[in-house]
Amino acid sequence: MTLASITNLSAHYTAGDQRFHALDDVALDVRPGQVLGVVGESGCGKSTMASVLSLNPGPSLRVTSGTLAIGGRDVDLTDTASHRALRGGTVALLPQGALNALNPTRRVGAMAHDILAAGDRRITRAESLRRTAARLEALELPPRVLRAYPHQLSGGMRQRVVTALATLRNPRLLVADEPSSALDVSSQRLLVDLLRRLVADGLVEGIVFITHDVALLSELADRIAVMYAGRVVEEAPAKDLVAAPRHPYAQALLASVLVPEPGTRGHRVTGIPGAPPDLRAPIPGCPFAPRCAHALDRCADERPPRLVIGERDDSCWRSAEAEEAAHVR
Ligand SMILES: Nc1ncnc2c1ncn2[C@@H]1O[C@H](COP(=O)(O)OP(=O)(O)OP(=O)(O)O)[C@@H](O)[C@H]1O
Repeated sequence: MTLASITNLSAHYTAGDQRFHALDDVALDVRPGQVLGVVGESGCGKSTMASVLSLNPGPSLRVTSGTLAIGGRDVDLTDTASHRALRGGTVALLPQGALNALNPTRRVGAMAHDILAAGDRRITRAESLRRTAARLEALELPPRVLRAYPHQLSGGMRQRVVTALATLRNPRLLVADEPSSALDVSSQRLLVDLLRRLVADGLVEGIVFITHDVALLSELADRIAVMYAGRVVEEAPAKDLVAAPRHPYAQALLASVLVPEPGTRGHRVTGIPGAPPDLRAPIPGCPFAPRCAHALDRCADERPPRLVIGERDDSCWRSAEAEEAAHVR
């Protein structure tokens, strides 16, 4: 069963006469009650994915194909004019940097009223304050927060307020774009607990959590999708992916970080040799092929198929050929 299904998502940025192919035929499923983690190196397309999924792509980004199936309807991701009505209510964004996400000149209650009024123009101020107070209480924030300006709140409280505001209209899907990157370790832990609770309490039906931090995802996510050069190269239950990644890029990524899992502590941390590809030219084969120690001849110019086996999938010619050999035998 899926809560949200993204299919065939491709998008590019235009800068002068250059195109940067930031997303290339991405497919992802978010299951109800789950957190899907999306991880990859800088520049692999994570923020672009967050902006498209939260129905808020920037002006220089052109989505050329893609559908988001959510709540029994198919949203055409290329048709940005139709997205406004769904933003905040069906899909909401938990942005990077809690401080920047809040208007320093407005009280929390006033910001909350604007958000609720965007979904229901007839809502009274008394009703929006009542609903906001209930949500603040659910997130263990004191009532005084309603009347506070952002600078009057501690860092941890601000993060909670941003989370409360992002989920005020009970979106089905919350898209979190590196919300933890500027936080210290204990604030990160609080955020992880908070997001888990949002799902457990049904305040949101599912979360896509985008980050470069695999270790954090291993604690937070139910499933993890690994992105490389605008593609999802592997997706699997978090525990399986951390314990035994299949795609060579996922293996290299996991080998380059310390993940707090039994058995992985003390492993030597290795970097990934080489650099990610230039996204200006479309890549016919596997984008990781030039850096891959296991590359076959066909990897350079034939796009690997997405192989789904049970709860996992990956897009690698070695997996595809091993699967084919197993069936021939
Ligand atoms: N406005 C833009 N114009 C041109 N290219 C862009 C623009 N924004 C992003 N890109 C390119 O698109 C690709 C994907 O960028 P994106 O920001 O989505 O990656 P990311 O994985 O979120 O990286 P980071 O972790 O550094 O934020 C990168 O190669 C980047 O250089």
